[in-house]
Amino acid sequence: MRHPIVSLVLGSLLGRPKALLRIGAWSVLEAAPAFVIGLAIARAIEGFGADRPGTGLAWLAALGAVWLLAALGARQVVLAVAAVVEPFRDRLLNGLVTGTLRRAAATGRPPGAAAVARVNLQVEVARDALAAVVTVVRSFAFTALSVTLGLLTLAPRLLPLVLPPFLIGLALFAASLPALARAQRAFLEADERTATAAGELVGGLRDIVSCGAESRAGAATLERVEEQAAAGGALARLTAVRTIALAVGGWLPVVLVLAGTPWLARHGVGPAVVVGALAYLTQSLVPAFNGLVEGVGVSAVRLGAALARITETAGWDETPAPGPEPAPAPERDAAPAARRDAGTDAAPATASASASGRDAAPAAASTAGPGAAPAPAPASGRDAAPGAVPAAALASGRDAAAAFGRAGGTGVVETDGGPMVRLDRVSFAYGPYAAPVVDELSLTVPPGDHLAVVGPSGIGKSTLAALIAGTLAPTGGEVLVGGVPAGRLAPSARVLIPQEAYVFRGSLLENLTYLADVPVPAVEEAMDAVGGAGLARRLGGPDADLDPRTLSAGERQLIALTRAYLAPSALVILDEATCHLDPAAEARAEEAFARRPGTLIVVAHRVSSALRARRVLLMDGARTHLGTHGDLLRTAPLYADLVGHWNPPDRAPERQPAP
Ligand SMILES: Nc1ncnc2c1ncn2[C@@H]1O[C@H](COP(=O)(O)OP(=O)(O)OP(=O)(O)O)[C@@H](O)[C@H]1O
Repeated sequence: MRHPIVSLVLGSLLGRPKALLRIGAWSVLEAAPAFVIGLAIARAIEGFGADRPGTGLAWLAALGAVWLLAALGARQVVLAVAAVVEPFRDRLLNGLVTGTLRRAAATGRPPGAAAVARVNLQVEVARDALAAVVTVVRSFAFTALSVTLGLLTLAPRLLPLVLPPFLIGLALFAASLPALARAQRAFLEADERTATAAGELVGGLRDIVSCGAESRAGAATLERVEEQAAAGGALARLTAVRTIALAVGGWLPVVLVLAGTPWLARHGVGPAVVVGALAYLTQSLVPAFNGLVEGVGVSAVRLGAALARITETAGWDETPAPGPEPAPAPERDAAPAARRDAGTDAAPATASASASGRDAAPAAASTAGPGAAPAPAPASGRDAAPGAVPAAALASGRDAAAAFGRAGGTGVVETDGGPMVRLDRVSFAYGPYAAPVVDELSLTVPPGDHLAVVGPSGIGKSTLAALIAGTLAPTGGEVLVGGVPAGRLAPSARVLIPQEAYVFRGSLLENLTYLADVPVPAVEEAMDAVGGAGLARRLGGPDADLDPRTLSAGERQLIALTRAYLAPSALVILDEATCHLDPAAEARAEEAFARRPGTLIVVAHRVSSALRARRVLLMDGARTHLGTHGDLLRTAPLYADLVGHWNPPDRAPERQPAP
């Protein structure tokens, strides 16, 4: 049973006999110089030697005319090859598009544009490679035939010197082809594996270092590199076989003809004929052989690799179907993000334009107990601009404004107490077809403000937090933090703490100073301020080794909160970062952040968070409301509702983190 791709290639070539005939006919014209060159040179030399310059010149003129005709033939060959190759390309593309649409219909997901673009690229590669293979093989065959006929016409005695080595070289090359294709593919795969391993290594560097797994990770990557080196060595050895084939098939005949001159002379083959034979060999046969070795060696392997990829992507299996009728198959290439989009488009939450900082009435921040939470990716104090000031120093009250001024290396225009956050008609949707989660929201958070964001579940609070942190880019409008677009903020300019706390294997100190290099006393001070001093003692102090699996969610939050507290960031965004803490612990942590110089935005998990904030932003889908807790209680029924839910009379106390 023939592989569908083989059927497709053969079908495209043999299914158009007229085009093949045209290719053949024009190829005869294109190869005419290969037949005439030796003959014309030999006869011209004989003419000049016999004092008949007219004859010599006539042969040279004939050779020139044949070259001109050959140029016309070459042009027509290109068109004839295109007539075969373009339908091949169309059939490939048709099959792929059909397959992609079928999968989309079967899975209900829109086709991944990136995957389709990649496949299209592979189709172009396959088309070009097939054209190159057809051109090169055809040119070699017609040239070899023309040279053989030319030698036969010139002097049949030449053939025993030329044909045997030529055929041996050709056989050697043909025999090396399958191994060459395998070696080339093995090398490409090894190359991809090395790139993947290196990419994963770089992506996980922090975890690797924190787990002390440098040598193990290094050894694993080195293994991939060594595999690739071995594959490269095997490929180089096979490439050497190619060179030997060319030497035997192309150049050995030249040596044999030269060495056989006395023998040829004894059989009446004069020097002019020998020169003509050498012209055949060096001007026609060797270049054609070289073209075959290079062209097929490279293009056929490219063709094979591209077709293999296309087969995979299209889901064409090994079974019959000698055409591009792909069977539905899971889309391998679809970007994970696209899947996520498709899977979670559901909730049409909206926040509209009403909120604005203009009407803000800053009120005093209130207080309460401790808390704990996650510190995710965006901020990295290790990358912090030199001169960035640890928050412990800021929070301990030492010239906060000056300190933020020094932290200005982050690219944020600092003002006393933190950057201003400005949203100007900001919209965001998770996919091109999804309803916007944030819709034309305008909002101003003054420098040093403490804002609580509240709203029903799924309304877009986390999305808003991510937009302000710059980890999501708005689909409309602009988010400015201290005058800088949020997406261009330096990593240390802000810290966003989500619900899920990130704690890695390593010491407590390493976990806490991950975003800022600060001395142990400042770390202890911060741990105490945030409410984690008891936890630090219980764990065994700053040098204690942490196993994240043995920590409760609240303990992990406390560690992440302290880490963020120590970060040199003038803007802190807590996205339900205290949700696993009991109310007292949450209050203590939030109070610490409220005292810390800078702008603070808290996605509230409890009403107490809103009570502590100077202002509250209520997201309710159709509109947003901004004001103090009291304002909103009076003006927004939804807010009153939420407050009612937050404070049910019989609410059970939540689990306390370790003191
Ligand atoms: N990566 C995503 N892809 C697609 N949709 C998403 C994605 N993240 C969130 N959503 C959707 O966007 C909407 C807003 O989500 P978001 O997490 O911002 O709401 P929230 O108010 O923070 O919710 P909660 O209070 O439950 O955490 C939801 O409908 C959610 O399903």
